[in-house]
Amino acid sequence: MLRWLTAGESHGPALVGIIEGVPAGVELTSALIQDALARRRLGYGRGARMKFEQDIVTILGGVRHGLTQGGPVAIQIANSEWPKWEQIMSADPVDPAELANQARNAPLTRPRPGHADFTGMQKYAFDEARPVLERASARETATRVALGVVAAQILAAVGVRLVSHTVQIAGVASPEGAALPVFADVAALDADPLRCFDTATSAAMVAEVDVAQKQGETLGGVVEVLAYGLPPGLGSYVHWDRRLDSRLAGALMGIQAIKGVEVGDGFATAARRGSAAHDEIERDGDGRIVRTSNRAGGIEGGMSIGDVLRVRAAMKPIATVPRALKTIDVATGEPAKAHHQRSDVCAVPAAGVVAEAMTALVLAEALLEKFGGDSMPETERNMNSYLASIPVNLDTLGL
Ligand SMILES: Cc1cc2nc3c(=O)[nH]c(=O)nc-3n(C[C@H](O)[C@H](O)[C@H](O)COP(=O)(O)O)c2cc1C
Ligand SMILES: C=C(O[C@@H]1CC(C(=O)O)=C[C@@H](OP(=O)(O)O)[C@H]1O)C(=O)O
Repeated sequence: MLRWLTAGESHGPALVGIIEGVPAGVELTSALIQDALARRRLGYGRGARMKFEQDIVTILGGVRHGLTQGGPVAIQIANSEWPKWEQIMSADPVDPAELANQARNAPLTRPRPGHADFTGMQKYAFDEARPVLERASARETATRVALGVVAAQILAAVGVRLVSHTVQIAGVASPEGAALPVFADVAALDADPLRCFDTATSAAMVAEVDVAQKQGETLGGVVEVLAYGLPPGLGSYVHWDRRLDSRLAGALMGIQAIKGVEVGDGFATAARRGSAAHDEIERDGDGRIVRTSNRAGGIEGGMSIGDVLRVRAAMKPIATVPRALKTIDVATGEPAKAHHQRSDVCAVPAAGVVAEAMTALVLAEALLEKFGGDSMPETERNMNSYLASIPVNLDTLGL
């Protein structure tokens, strides 16, 4: 069983992630994690923090000489700004007089609509939003991306590769039916300002972000994650919480600011007739059993079908809107404008990298659930033996 947890605050000393149930023999280095975190910092429209954040990684346990050892893997990511926040975010009590001297510590009593501030104060009995936003912040997604590297390495060992890209920023979307990027396109996607595969659309997205920034606005969008090389049969139809689509939806919806998830053609399928909605099965010229399309996005009956997995996540506009929204100052009870220090104008490209990590975690969990294995070679042997046992008239892989 693969399980994982994250801890840490946005302006604390560091974030920590632990993942347990990782087979021995998975290739993992600090450099791999550092590279993934650099990808998450990318994207046109991100705020000041991403310009100086270094995301310094320390692997604290579970890995020796570049290979996992079978024990829990613990990863620490330092917050580069910690020296500035050392007193305000100190775990141990601090002299209140010292705190009162710092403007940064002024109580945040004007909760932002769309963020966790207001209800977080109600729920955890805080009189200001600082302790709420520290943990609600998507800074935490750095840890998910780090843990996602472990998952992606498990998947890569059995030939499964993930790709994420931006398909929409506000009202600007990639053309319908455009070619899907493959793993070899990842470097080009990371080099694009918005991680968009279509150059003309990307330029229009940049212009959209520029306009929003000038107007004191923020933007959302849609990201897509693709997984290539999945075997058929991950997840199951036998119970709702074993369905791969249900688990992916939960994982993607669990990312801060994600408000919609789609598997395959998703909502568009609802408008189609049955004969135009599904993926027919036939033999190709070489006699192999194939699908004529992939509208389902690689999942039927809650199981991977062995075709490309395709999921999308819709992100709402950033809640910290520079032309601040109406709120109530909870210190006075009077109408006010929501607090705004610094924030992203658009973080959709980063959300794509996070969605890729969450997808990798779900897929690696489902893979290990089906094939088990205390070492990666054992997992691989188990998977190959299952694939080889599929009868010829059910074999879509040509084995
Ligand atoms: C990568 C990423 C970066 C984000 N950056 C910001 C930000 O700078 N300012 C902000 O207000 N919200 C930001 N958010 C969104 C908030 O974290 C999120 O809206 C908040 O936690 C409330 O959760 P909810 O939107 O799911 O209701 C970001 C989200 C992601 C995924
Ligand atoms: C720090 C990250 O994103 C942060 C997510 C975030 C939020 O409210 O979600 C608010 C901002 O934090 P700050 O006020 O410290 O600049 C973003 O920068 C990150 O992605 O690493």
